[in-house]
Amino acid sequence: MSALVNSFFSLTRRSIFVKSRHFSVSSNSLNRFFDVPDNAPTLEENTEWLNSLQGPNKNLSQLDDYEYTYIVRDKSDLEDSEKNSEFIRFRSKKTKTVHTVVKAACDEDPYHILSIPASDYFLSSSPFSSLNAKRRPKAESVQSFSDLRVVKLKSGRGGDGEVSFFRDAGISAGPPDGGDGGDGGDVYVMASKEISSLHNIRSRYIAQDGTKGKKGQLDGKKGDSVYITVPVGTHIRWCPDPKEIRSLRNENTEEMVFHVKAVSDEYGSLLPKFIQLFRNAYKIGEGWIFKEKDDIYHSQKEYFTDLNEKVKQFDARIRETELLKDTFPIDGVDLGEVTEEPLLLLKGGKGGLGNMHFLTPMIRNPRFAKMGREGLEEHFIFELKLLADLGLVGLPNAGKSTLLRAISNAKPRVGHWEFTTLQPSIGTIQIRIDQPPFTVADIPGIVKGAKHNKGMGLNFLRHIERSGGLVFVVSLGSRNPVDDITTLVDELEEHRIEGKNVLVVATKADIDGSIEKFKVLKQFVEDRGWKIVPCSGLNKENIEKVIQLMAECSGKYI
Ligand SMILES: Nc1nc2c(ncn2[C@@H]2O[C@H](COP(=O)(O)OP(=O)(O)OP(=O)(O)O)[C@@H](O)[C@H]2O)c(=O)[nH]1
Ligand SMILES: [Mg+2]
Repeated sequence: MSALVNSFFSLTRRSIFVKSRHFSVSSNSLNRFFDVPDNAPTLEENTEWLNSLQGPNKNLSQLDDYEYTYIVRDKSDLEDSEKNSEFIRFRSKKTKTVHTVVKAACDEDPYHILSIPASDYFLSSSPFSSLNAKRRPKAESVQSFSDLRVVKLKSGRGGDGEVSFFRDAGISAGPPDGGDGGDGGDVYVMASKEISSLHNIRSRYIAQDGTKGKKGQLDGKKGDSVYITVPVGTHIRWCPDPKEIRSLRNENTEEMVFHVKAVSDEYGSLLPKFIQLFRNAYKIGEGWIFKEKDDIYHSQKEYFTDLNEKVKQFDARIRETELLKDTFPIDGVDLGEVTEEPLLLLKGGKGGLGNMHFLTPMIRNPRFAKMGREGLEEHFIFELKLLADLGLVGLPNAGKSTLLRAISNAKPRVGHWEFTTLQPSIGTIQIRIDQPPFTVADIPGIVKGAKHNKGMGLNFLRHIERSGGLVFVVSLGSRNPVDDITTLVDELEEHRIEGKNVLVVATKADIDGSIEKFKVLKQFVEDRGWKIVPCSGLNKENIEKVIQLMAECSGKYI
């Protein structure tokens, strides 16, 4: 059965309705050679189908807007009207990025234009590859952990429809019996607890193309889909071509923006929700495959141009469905839990119609069929964000890893050099047998200037982005603990702290002179309305109190 013709869509966003059609298909293909096949659509069925396609005259050219998903613009080149402050700006709750709509959708143009700063895509994986070589051997191996991958994904192209005619003893040219092409394979993603890093994710995945239709009304095979397994906690977002991002980065310009076509989830809404993706497939009314006589010959024939006018409506419906499905949330997709079903990222192209559908009273020998539709080819950023209830934030060497060892079963590496921790680790703390445990993430240290990419930068903060609470770890062995916490707060910036519970753990309390320093620090911290607790991670002193306050800070037991 031709899935293509049979498709039944009930779509709300642009309210398109395609009638379901049924062509009977015989499963008894062995007999085909001897009988005139009864599973091809009959002449009457074809006529009825083609007539049903004539709907209200749609603006077909609007559907043919293949120009681009995005373009790169220099802010200084923008029209004054585009710089106007009246544009809609909104901050995404999830990603905290500010989006600007520079042009809202209207009747003539169904797309919003969203302006995204190029710097939003200047990302790198946490492992600190630029660490100086002397230090690196001491540091943890960074080979086996990766929390960021840019991947290129491609869904399969649909197979072409077949042009063929039934042949048998005594029948040299029977009715058309070319089957439809198979659909291209899709690209799916699944989240699993079995893996904990993105380092095995390849840089490209390509789904298989659908195969061509065959004679005897046989449809082509659907291309194999690709299933990508990522760890739970992976966040996926669409991104422009990384080559373009890299070249902008080389120019070192912060002034560049991507203008991305986007759509809302309901008609008339001003807030875009999805990025519109485009497939580079044939335009409405094109995509014919001719056997023997060419397109010039056919375009002069009235029977063909009449047919094509009707088939254009069919193309338009496929196209509308593609546009509806070929979108991706602007904020990306969060795979925070094990996926029950694979999640579709890119849909494969539809297979083309075989010539059996074009038998009409006017056309007895349709020597043409339709091509398959192209797949989608897009880049995505896969970002692993570990899920912990609390994140430990502190300067290098503050004693974060020692603290995590003291409070939990986790065994992060401890060392007296800076940047011992190069990859995040998570400890689990069971406070009472009848309550769920809470988790704490130990991440690399933050230095002054981290927000400008000093030290290990701030990229690894992605791992504590979603935690309920922040724990600032400050060493009382430091010269001036108040300076240290001020640095941390400055580097994190208010928006990363706001809305979170904050606890300050003053560690290394066993060191001489720590009492005086603690008093000053306590005053500073309490003025901000935060709680503070002293301890020694090394000697495991006051650890019970630390655990109790951390449990509170996690917000999990209230
Ligand atoms: N005296 C004393 N030393 C400590 C204490 N906690 C940690 N240290 C020492 O401080 C040094 C750094 O400890 P780590 O736990 O590796 O510090 P970190 O904050 O994880 O450091 P990075 O991972 O490099 O950011 C080590 O030499 C520890 O032995 C403590 O409570 N008292
Ligand atoms: Mg550490």
